[in-house]
Amino acid sequence: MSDRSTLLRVEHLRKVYESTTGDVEAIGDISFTMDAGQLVCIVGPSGCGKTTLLKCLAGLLRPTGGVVEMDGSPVTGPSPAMAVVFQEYGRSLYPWLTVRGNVELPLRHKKLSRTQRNQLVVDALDAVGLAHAARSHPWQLSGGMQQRVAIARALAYQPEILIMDEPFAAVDAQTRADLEDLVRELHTSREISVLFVTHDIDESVYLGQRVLVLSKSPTWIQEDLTVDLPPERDQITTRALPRFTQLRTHVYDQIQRAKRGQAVAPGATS
Ligand SMILES: Nc1ncnc2c1ncn2[C@@H]1O[C@H](COP(=O)(O)OP(=O)(O)OP(=O)(O)O)[C@@H](O)[C@H]1O
Repeated sequence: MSDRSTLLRVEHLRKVYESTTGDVEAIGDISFTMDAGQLVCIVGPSGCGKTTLLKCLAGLLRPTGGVVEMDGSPVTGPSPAMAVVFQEYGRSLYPWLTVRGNVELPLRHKKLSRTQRNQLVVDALDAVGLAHAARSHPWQLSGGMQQRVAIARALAYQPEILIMDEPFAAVDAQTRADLEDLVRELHTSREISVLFVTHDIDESVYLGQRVLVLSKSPTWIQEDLTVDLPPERDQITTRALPRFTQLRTHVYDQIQRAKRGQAVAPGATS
């Protein structure tokens, strides 16, 4: 049973891809819960099953076994309670629509008045610092700005959870730092729940309240680490803290163990 603050509950999730060339067991056995208002990062070795996990959580892929629940109800398909931001912002935005049009498009599926829709779009563009670019087209914007549009579109939809799959992997380092701070800001000022997948260890520690470290495929949760850094974070002082260094070194070690397959799954017999 979920308690009242539990937003997401995952129990014994398993995913096997079946194909004519043989089955691939991507997710072995994953269980965790996430409370409303949390920012949880997921890291793991390359190819361990991060994207598969997110797709199962977002109802975009049917798990082979186990349960995913949002607010106590099973997730069986894409849900209005969840919005997903992917890495490939270039492919997720419609080039023939303006920035405003891109943010507004999913809202057309909701029963909202024109005024309500307009207010949500204005508010979301404002939140990501793009109010001035509403009439531009995506191809007129930098990569970082395009990813802000994708985030605004997700925000305008008013999901209960924002799910992000390596969203900043394709932008330069400075833009990435700005976007990380945007996510922190949205999380702290708007109390948005965020599940953030990244392959970047430092990013996971900088952003997260928790970091879930995945084992190699077929994946399970090797560690559920609490990030005990102060909630007020900034790129210079937070990353210079000795505790930041300890935590990122710890996660790095865990991932090396994961890659070597050295960690032992709970309940496994040797
Ligand atoms: N559609 C598919 N059919 C068969 N196998 C798949 C499919 N999608 C993923 N896989 C396999 O499942 C495993 C996990 O893949 P997934 O893309 O989820 O990992 P990832 O951690 O997101 O990878 P990366 O680090 O490259 O982003 C891999 O072995 C991959 O080859």
